[in-house]
Amino acid sequence: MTRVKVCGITRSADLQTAVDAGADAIGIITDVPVDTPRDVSPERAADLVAETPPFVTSVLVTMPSDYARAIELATEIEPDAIQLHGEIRPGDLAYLRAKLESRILLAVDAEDVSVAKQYDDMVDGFVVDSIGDDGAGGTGRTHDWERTRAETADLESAVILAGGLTPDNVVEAIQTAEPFAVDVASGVEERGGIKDPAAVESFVSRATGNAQAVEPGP
Ligand SMILES: O=C(O)c1ccccc1N[C@@H]1O[C@H](COP(=O)(O)O)[C@@H](O)[C@H]1O
Repeated sequence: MTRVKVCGITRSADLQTAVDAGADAIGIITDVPVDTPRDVSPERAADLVAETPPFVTSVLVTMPSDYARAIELATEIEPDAIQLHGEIRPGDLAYLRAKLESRILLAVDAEDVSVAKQYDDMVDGFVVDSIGDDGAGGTGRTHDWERTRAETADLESAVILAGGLTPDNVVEAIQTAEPFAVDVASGVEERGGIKDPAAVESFVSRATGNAQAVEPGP
């Protein structure tokens, strides 16, 4: 079954909505040098991580200036996983791997997935996203899912499909790209940084197959 991450949670109510809908992971964005309504302070991020119940993975999404800042944030916020965006050297990633207790997810641009190979034994997963020029996600743009499937097929690490996913396109995206998990931020919002509960529920149930009609029994 495809796993689901609901990203860009800024409020406790939206965290509860995602958990109630059956999300496997929630994403909290902090310390990103881009203008996004989904960015919260490190203190707020720590509170939301602490509110995340057992059996749901808390993911801290960030674009650290250097590896020391990533360690600082992970130590302060204590997420289950950290999702790194922006330029990161293989040596720095290997250092983070050795230092951090959190799982590591690395965001890679769907336009250049080939870079992932060199990081494959240093991360737990790749978030394949439609990355903007600034290195950030949350663009609301889809990419070529068929190409993503072909270019990620040889990777050992989990592939998390992101970029412009919505309740309307998530089933086709999963069938085409065959990812381990899907990741959504803007596609389930009522407005910037605020989730639409009906859209979150619809996204999770369609992505996990629970929205499909059950065949009548004999
Ligand atoms: O969502 C953001 O604003 C963001 C900012 C900086 C780094 C990552 C960000 N979001 C990530 O991008 C994916 C896809 O977003 P969308 O569904 O296309 O809106 C999101 O799930 C986050 O992992």
